[in-house]
Amino acid sequence: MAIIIDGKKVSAEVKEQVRIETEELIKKGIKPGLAVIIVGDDPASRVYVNNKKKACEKVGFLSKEFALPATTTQEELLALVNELNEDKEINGILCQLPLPKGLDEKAVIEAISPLKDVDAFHASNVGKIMIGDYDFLPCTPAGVMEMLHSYNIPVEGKECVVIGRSNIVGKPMAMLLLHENGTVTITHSRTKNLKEVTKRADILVAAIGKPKFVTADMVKEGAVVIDVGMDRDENGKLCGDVDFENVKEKCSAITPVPGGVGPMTIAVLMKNTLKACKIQNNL
Ligand SMILES: Nc1nc(=O)c2c([nH]1)NC[C@@H]1CN(c3ccc(C(=O)N[C@@H](CCC(=O)O)C(=O)O)cc3)C=[N+]21
Repeated sequence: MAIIIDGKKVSAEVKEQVRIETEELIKKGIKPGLAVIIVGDDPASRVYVNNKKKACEKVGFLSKEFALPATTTQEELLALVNELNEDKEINGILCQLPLPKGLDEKAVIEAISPLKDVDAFHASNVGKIMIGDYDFLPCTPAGVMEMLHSYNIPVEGKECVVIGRSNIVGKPMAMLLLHENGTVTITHSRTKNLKEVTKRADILVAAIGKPKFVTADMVKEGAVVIDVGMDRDENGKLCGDVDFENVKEKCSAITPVPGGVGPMTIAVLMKNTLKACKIQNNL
């Protein structure tokens, strides 16, 4: 039986650190502020945005939510981003993805000031990550690294396999594992003999977006399995990209869904917003 990595617990610890630092800033008259933009009414996005709002309250940030209708035009959305770029109360801007059809995600990401880009999606922040000289790390991959650190799981010299190559998770995840001296392989939909590759992994990160895609036969005995998925199973119940019940019998440690990577994502968002606030106040 594997160790079940408790993302809720690690997330609470990270948020507590942020809360303590925020308290000190507030004494100096500085309050970190996060703006969250949500366009349309995707129910999953709603849950995530509510969790972000709750986290802001918990750590003592100002949070402003901008819920726009699905009919919002590109011009209206960019006008809001520009307004928030100038807003002195706001240190971090997050536009919840995916956007409804017809809106240009890339243009919105590039319109957010890199100094307020707490998702680290802007090309200039992505480039900085690749060089290894960055202010912000992307929330989901950085959340995974924080979990590994918290459970003293070393990466150096380990065979790390990432399934999925999205700009938001797979690619930056591979880069962060590389920074910690893992031997990293990225696999994707065109990978041949996927199972042979995943079976080599000491650390396996699943970021595919398909419910229970990773089955026990794809996992090496004793591996660490990180599940980035937020999927729905055949009964509409929240599940991950990993067949948790079967895989947990074979691996040494595993993250559950819910209660794994998701809460960590939010904790890193809080860290990034605090950092953005400090940078913008020359602290
Ligand atoms: N610009 C942008 N930045 C993001 O960081 C971003 C995004 N867009 N779009 C969607 C994904 C997804 N995401 C999650 C956040 C919290 C949970 C979370 O709190 N999950 C809980 C509960 C989930 C539930 O109950 O449905 C858990 O896993 O335990 C999950 C997923 C952030 N994302």
